[in-house]
Amino acid sequence: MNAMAIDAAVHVGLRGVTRVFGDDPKNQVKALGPIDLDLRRGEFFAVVGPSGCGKSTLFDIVAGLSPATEGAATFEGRSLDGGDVPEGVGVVFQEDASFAWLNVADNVAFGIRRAGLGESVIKSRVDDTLAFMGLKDFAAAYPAQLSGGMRQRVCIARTLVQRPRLILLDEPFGALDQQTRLIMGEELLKLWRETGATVLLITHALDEAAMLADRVGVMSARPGRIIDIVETPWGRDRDSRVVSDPRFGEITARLWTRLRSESMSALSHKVG
Ligand SMILES: Nc1ncnc2c1ncn2[C@@H]1O[C@H](COP(=O)(O)OP(=O)(O)OP(=O)(O)O)[C@@H](O)[C@H]1O
Repeated sequence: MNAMAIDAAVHVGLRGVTRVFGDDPKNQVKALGPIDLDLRRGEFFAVVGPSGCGKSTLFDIVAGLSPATEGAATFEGRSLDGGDVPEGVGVVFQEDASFAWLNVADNVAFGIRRAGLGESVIKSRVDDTLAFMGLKDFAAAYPAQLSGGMRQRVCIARTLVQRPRLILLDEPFGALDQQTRLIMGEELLKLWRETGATVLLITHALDEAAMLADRVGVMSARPGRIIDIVETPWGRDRDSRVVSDPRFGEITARLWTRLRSESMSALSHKVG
């Protein structure tokens, strides 16, 4: 079999993926890789790594928003070439990306309206999604009237309404306080369980990764490679109470041990 071939059961496959920015050889930035990684269908995978190691670059390649410079990246066996987000992939970005001028229902409907679905299908999908995300009573509210946590819930609802088979989240809770992050994490776990989607979460927060993911990939300093993959023992029905399990401390300690020298190296590159 071709060494680059990817098993059809693998949801996302990355083989020897690198990303270099810049055409001028003297001013190129090698941002990523090489990365070899398989995301299994239905798993929750988190990626942690030092600042600037290429996490968002990796995210953009898996989202189909940016091409790999070398190697092969596939979603459901089809090549991710950086042209656009493929059908079946839903993306939740770092920043609060709700539209201030649309109410919650119209924010959630936005993506599927553009896809040209009929109004009755749109309405029923939006209603289901609002109910699922606990936003039913806020359908007519505008983002400025909502808390940060509620606004991020709207952003997740906008992705979920598209019924993605792969959900990608880049630091989705970064701007929220700790308690809200824990609650949003539980909601994300519920969403993952009930939709059966594969989830890829990029996060700075080791505790968030350890609580939410089935497996946590640790990246090296730039150019980011996967230097460790840590499996968590929680099972599908986990929630934020895993933080008080003694194994939780062991997992976050292992993640930090792997990350510590990489983070220092990333920092010394910044100041040096
Ligand atoms: N379009 C671009 N052109 C040139 N360099 C880029 C571009 N995008 C990213 N980079 C560089 O690639 C490297 C990786 O960036 P990336 O944003 O992927 O890292 P990150 O791990 O997501 O960072 P952070 O932890 O700060 O969010 C950085 O050095 C960044 O400056």
